[in-house]
Amino acid sequence: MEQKNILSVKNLKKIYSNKQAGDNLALNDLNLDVKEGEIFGLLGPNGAGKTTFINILAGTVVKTAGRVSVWGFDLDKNPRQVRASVGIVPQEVNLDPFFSPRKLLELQAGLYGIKEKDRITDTILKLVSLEKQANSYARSLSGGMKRRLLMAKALVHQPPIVILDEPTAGVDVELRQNLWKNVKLLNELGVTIILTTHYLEEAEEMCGRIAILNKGNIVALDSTKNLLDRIQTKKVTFKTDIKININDDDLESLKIVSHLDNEVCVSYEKNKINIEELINLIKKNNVKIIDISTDDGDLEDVFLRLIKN
Ligand SMILES: Nc1ncnc2c1ncn2[C@@H]1O[C@H](COP(=O)(O)OP(=O)(O)OP(=O)(O)O)[C@@H](O)[C@H]1O
Repeated sequence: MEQKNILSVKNLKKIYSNKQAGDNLALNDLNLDVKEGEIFGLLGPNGAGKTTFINILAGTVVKTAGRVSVWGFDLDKNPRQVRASVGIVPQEVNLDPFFSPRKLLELQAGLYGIKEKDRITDTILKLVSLEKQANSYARSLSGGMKRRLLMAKALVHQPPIVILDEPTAGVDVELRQNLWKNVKLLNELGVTIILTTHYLEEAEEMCGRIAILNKGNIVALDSTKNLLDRIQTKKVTFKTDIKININDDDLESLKIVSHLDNEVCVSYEKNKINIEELINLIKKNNVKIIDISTDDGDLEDVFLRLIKN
């Protein structure tokens, strides 16, 4: 079944005008749709326009042109409903240290005008595993707990879309895994997730589809799998019983990456060489292969190639 679009962006443009510095085109005719229930990744180097895009949805930056619709609400006609449909988890930890998680969530609910009987503070605290710390000062929470509290704040008004802006920037590996688990759980509960990140590994692990933004333009928008399939170069390491004789020009596109004693690492283009040809080349003169390991490349390869182009 075709999924519905929960966010639709058409020809979105943002120019920051500055008399001294001149105009800065931050978003250039952006077009993208996010489908209900997906985890969508927005990737890009510094200055690509990710924050500008999020701030337009949050209502803190005014777009120059184009149309944005969120959950059926048009940003120009129903800005309040658009804001209410999105929960934003900011990059910076900006919590009042003297409020407890419960107090912070209650205050946030008040800001959104949610009546006491309609608040789901305890459910949210449980979801982000902060029920035990509900009444502790925010300043006494660990880094991971603070991040989870930021997520909790974004959920108070039960938005159908949650945007996480670089959720794991500067966060250690364990905490990162923990946050990923929380985001996946939220998604399983039906919340659509948009994730901006610098960490390609994070996008690869979490996102079904990815848009790569560079200097305000989308340079790729595809499923994570299709983006990974674009990688043409493969790397293989062979361990052999004796040191072999092999050169770059033995096969078209072959490159010797390293060659030490009985181990050689080569790279090649998948469409020019098939692995059997390569194995036959290595086994020439009765050389025995003891071990083979391959590296298919990752999203970083695709990203760097697109950004360079
Ligand atoms: N308030 C502003 N006034 C003028 N130019 C701005 C303003 N905010 C952002 N820009 C410019 O717009 C472009 C996009 O910036 P933006 O912060 O949206 O990128 P980003 O992808 O979020 O980068 P980062 O990952 O560094 O946060 C950059 O060239 C930036 O210098």
